[in-house]
Amino acid sequence: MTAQLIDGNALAAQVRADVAHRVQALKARGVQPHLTVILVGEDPASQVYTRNKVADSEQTGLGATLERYPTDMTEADLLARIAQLNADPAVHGILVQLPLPRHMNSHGVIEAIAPEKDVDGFHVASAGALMVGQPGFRPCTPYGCMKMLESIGMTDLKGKHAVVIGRSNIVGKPMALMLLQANATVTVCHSGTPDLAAQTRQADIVVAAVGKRNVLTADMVKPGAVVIDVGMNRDDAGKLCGDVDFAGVKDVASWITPVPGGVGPMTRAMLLVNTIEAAERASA
Ligand SMILES: Nc1nc(=O)c2c([nH]1)NC[C@@H]1CN(c3ccc(C(=O)N[C@@H](CCC(=O)O)C(=O)O)cc3)C=[N+]21
Repeated sequence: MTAQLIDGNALAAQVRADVAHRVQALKARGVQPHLTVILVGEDPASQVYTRNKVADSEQTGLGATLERYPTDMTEADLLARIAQLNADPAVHGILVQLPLPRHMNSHGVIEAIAPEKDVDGFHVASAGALMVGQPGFRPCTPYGCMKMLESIGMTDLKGKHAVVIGRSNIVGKPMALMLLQANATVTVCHSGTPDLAAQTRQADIVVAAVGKRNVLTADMVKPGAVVIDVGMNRDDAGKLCGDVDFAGVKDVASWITPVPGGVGPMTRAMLLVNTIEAAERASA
């Protein structure tokens, strides 16, 4: 069997087109939706990512500002800037790019963002809202993964067993909650799981979110399973690759997401969805 690709670039383009419509509708009511992205420090990857986020936003008609600050910015200054943005009615979404410099407490900085502007979905209030099924902002990566499942007709996951590999606060844990909300039976595996393959072989859906190459190989996948690869790694040749042994798993799975061109573009697209959503809620 050869799996079909879930094309993250194509799906992200559809999502952006939908966001662009919503932007136009808000603008017609005199509201310019706006995202502010904060980058502290000089990390080259973060510079690329944040520039992409601003470019994506502008492409859909969303206003976006990238604010860059030096590595030695004090945490107090960053918190003060966040407080200003919280109070600014022209700003609907605030994203603080991670990782922050080591002298800052990322947790405290994220909690300083007003929950109604937390378009990353990283605030404890957003996590709590997801946990209890209240409206809030969902973290962009797992939200994008759910959209990818929907795109292949997997909306209600009743009767499906989903296995999530990884338990991070930004992917694994919220992913498990979203799958659960869609009625899947969910198993969360992690570094302390004794026999990972025994778990993944039971899965109709596997989400790999570890950050390590070849975490999921063909022998670990039930024939016909759907495989979502959240990983972002480099192979020995320096090429971008995911957590899944794509070459092997594609012959076993029914659907698989590529890296690049899979979850990454969807993560970026869902940030735009959260931002237009924030602006709509603020002006409702
Ligand atoms: N506050 C915060 N929010 C984030 O969402 C956040 C963050 N900090 N810090 C860093 C990570 C990383 N991240 C990516 C999203 C999309 C791609 C992406 O679009 N990747 C392309 C390839 C990019 C390439 O070629 O390098 C793809 O998979 O096709 C990559 C990385 C968001 N992050």
